[in-house]
Amino acid sequence: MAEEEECTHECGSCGVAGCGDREDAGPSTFPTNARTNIKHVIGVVSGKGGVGKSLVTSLLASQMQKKGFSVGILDADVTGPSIPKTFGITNPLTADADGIVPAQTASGIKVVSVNLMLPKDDIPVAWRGPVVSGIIKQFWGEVSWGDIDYLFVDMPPGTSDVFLTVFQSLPVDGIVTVSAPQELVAMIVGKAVNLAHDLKVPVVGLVENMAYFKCDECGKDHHIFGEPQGEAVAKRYDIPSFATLPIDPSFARLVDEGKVEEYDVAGALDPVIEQVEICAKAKDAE
Ligand SMILES: Nc1ncnc2c1ncn2[C@@H]1O[C@H](COP(=O)(O)OP(=O)(O)OP(=O)(O)O)[C@@H](O)[C@H]1O
Repeated sequence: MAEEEECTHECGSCGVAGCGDREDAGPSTFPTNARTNIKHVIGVVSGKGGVGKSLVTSLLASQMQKKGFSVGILDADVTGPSIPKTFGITNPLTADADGIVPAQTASGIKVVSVNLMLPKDDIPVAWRGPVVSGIIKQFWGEVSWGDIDYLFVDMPPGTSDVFLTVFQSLPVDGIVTVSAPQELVAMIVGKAVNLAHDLKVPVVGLVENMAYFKCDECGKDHHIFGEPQGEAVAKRYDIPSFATLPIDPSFARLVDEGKVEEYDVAGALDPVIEQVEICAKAKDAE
């Protein structure tokens, strides 16, 4: 806690990193709906926008669903939601006597997003932090999620209010962080990782997206955004798993068509998925 700031003990809305008085993340302080049984919560974060965090959230969720788990995505990127588009979901959310009913993707992943509550998906959402935090609370507590093995939370970029709300009010088991190869991005990843450490939430994996482009003609890998540095960043911050994804025009096409589930990641995310499962088992054993 910085000396000049008077502590309000409202850790969920305080941005002071490194505070020794900050309370641990779990257990959840937001109640859940009676028809909700969420076993594990994994946050997907990035220090900076546009590095492919929503794409990685969608791919991780799809892979887990293919492995036979029941999976949900809570789109906490309230002011820039892109999960529904990625999966081609256009029907608005509905509600019954028990609460809000999540939308479902083609393979059955349950999704809740602000974009599914707006009359048109291009209506801007310009809400202040407390309102956004209220939406996260509603998505957690008023949605009938049913049985979920893994709920992935697609976080807004950076370390804003929402970051603190989610990590201090939901029982987050672990974090997957997403970066792109630029030095600046790696430095910004460090901020998110350090804040996660402050909040005592383990960072289980780093995905370096857009790490290279494989040329169809010469067959070589080209490092369009500079030399990949994810592995070094993962080591520097003690992150136990690391994966890379290429720049692949078919991502952009499948996302535009709402068919991200059809992408075959060919095992590229396996190290991170394995670590997510290890983290979940460790929580189960506690
Ligand atoms: N590896 C990739 N190859 C090609 N296109 C990609 C790749 N990763 C992401 N994209 C495209 O880049 C755009 C941004 O990706 P995405 O929305 O996942 O980023 P983000 O980090 O979630 O952004 P923000 O946090 O600002 O919402 C999307 O159009 C997506 O299809």
